[in-house]
Amino acid sequence: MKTIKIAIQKSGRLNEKSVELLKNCGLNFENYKSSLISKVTNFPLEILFLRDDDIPEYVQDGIADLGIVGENVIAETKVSTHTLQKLGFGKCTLKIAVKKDELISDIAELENKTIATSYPIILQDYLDKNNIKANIRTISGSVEIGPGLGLSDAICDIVSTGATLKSNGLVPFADVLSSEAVLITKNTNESSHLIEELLQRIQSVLRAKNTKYVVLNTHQGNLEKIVDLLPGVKSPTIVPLHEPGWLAVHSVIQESDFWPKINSLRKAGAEGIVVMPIEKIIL
Ligand SMILES: Nc1ncnc2c1ncn2[C@@H]1O[C@H](COP(=O)(O)OP(=O)(O)OP(=O)(O)O)[C@@H](O)[C@H]1O
Ligand SMILES: O=P(O)(O)OC[C@H]1O[C@H](OP(=O)(O)OP(=O)(O)O)[C@H](O)[C@@H]1O
Ligand SMILES: [Mg+2]
Repeated sequence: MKTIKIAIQKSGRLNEKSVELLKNCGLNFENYKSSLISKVTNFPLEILFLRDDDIPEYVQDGIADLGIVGENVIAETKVSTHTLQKLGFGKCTLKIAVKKDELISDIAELENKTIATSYPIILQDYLDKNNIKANIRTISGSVEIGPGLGLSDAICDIVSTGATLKSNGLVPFADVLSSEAVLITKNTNESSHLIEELLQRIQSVLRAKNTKYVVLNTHQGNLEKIVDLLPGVKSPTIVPLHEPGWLAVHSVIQESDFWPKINSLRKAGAEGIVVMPIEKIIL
């Protein structure tokens, strides 16, 4: 039987969430130890544990059928792959930052300045688009240390909480690229049913993650108002309570709508509202 391969990060920012996503898809496998390849025991899939920089090329060349990697890495490696699904983790922004006492507020002021980065290709594209000539100094890590050591006038690096910039006395002033982890495949029109099946499992896990299951009780007279607030996947399930005239309404709600809707539901006559996590939603 055919087996497909997925490449994920061996260790680092995306490893844990990538493993968790695959486990939530019902896949059983040993997590990476010394072996850099792991066989899934209940699906024809092998997991390759790689440095993230190598993942786009492995997928482009067909060595791995799928990969999980940050959009920033794909942009930097300039390979051609197809994004099947944004995964909602590893969210960060590539930003340009300067020392906080440096009075740069416009990107035109970067002209002839030196910018340290681990993302020279993305940065060069950005500078070209903005007609700026600057010197790019490529370093492989700890970029934020650059301006403090006099190595560069500015930096271009990944920012998430902003804590690393802050602790190095830097302030961001331009966003270059937003990124999150994505599921990629080879850039071709062909797909296999195994890729499709795994994609469907991943999508059902992601859908469930942003959605909650709600059960509430209400008097029959309030039902229409409540159903308007809780449309559900198709429509809510209504179950009679033992108490005459009372009903239980079962539905799903988007996590982001949760608090505003709970308040509106109470005003509309909902009582005993129970909210539960959902594991998967298969459409
Ligand atoms: N602070 C952060 N918050 C959220 N996501 C991040 C953050 N830093 C990096 N990322 C995302 O996670 C990816 C992996 O980051 P990590 O720091 O583990 O990379 P790395 O050191 O290059 O790892 P590797 O050893 O695999 O080459 C980045 O390419 C980016 O997409
Ligand atoms: O805005 P923050 O939340 O502080 O995150 C930003 C930092 O995270 C990343 O480094 P990481 O900690 O992954 O270490 P690395 O340089 O070894 O990759 C990135 O290179 C920044 O330095
Ligand atoms: Mg890397």
